[in-house]
Amino acid sequence: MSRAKLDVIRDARPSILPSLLQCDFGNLQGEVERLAAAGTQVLHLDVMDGHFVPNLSFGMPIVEGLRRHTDMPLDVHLMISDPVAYAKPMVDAGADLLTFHVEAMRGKDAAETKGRIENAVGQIRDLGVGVGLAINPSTPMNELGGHVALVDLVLVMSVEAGFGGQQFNPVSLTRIQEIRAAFPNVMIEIDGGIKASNIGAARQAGCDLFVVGSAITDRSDYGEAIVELNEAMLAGAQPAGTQGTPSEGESR
Ligand SMILES: O=C(CO)[C@H](O)[C@H](O)COP(=O)(O)O
Ligand SMILES: [Fe+2]
Repeated sequence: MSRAKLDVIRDARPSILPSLLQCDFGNLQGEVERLAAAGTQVLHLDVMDGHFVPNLSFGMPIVEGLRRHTDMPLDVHLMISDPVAYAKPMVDAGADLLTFHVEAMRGKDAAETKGRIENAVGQIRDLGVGVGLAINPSTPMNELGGHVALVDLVLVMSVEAGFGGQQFNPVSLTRIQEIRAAFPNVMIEIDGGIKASNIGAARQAGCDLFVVGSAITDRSDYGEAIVELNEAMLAGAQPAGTQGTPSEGESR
């Protein structure tokens, strides 16, 4: 665990982050090796608790097992009701960036919600890893509130969290534009239904990290899938004056 791995994620932008959600769980080591050979720099891990979302995926033992097979940064998407309770176990297992959902933090009023989010951000930061905040397409943007300035990354969901293979919701593009205009330096990640046909628009909107599950793992040749996605992503022009070029390598 380390913030140094967070810098690896920053420097990799713009970058495609394969999600392992629909890969062959009977051969995780082989899947990671295939993705690494295809040029993957960061892995996206979807943790679901069957409570916050109606699906179960995996927890710390899988994160820990993956950590033993790769040095790549592990970007862990927590779709769980109590991210604070699992933050330290996840970091001990090898997570480098923990992203939790604003929807998991709702309190009885705005003040309680704000307190919960600030507490979660603080606790994760104290563990020495990156912090991300995620929002579902059905959640009003005001629930992100003033919290973007506190985090390293905003995860704009382009499907309702819970399952791979869903259809892309274009409301995510407008949201990315809004966040990028207000926060030129925050990392913006998009997740859900990303394919070669929509990844360029996400880039153009100002996104810099692109989670892709089924459009990679449904393909027999991961390398070919990632090359196609990269080309389509880079073909999406960046919004003028808001982002550096990949070659600048600047810290944003
Ligand atoms: O967070 C997720 C689901 O909640 C996954 O990261 C996402 O669905 C990736 O899969 P796909 O690209 O097939 O949509
Ligand atoms: Fe995800």
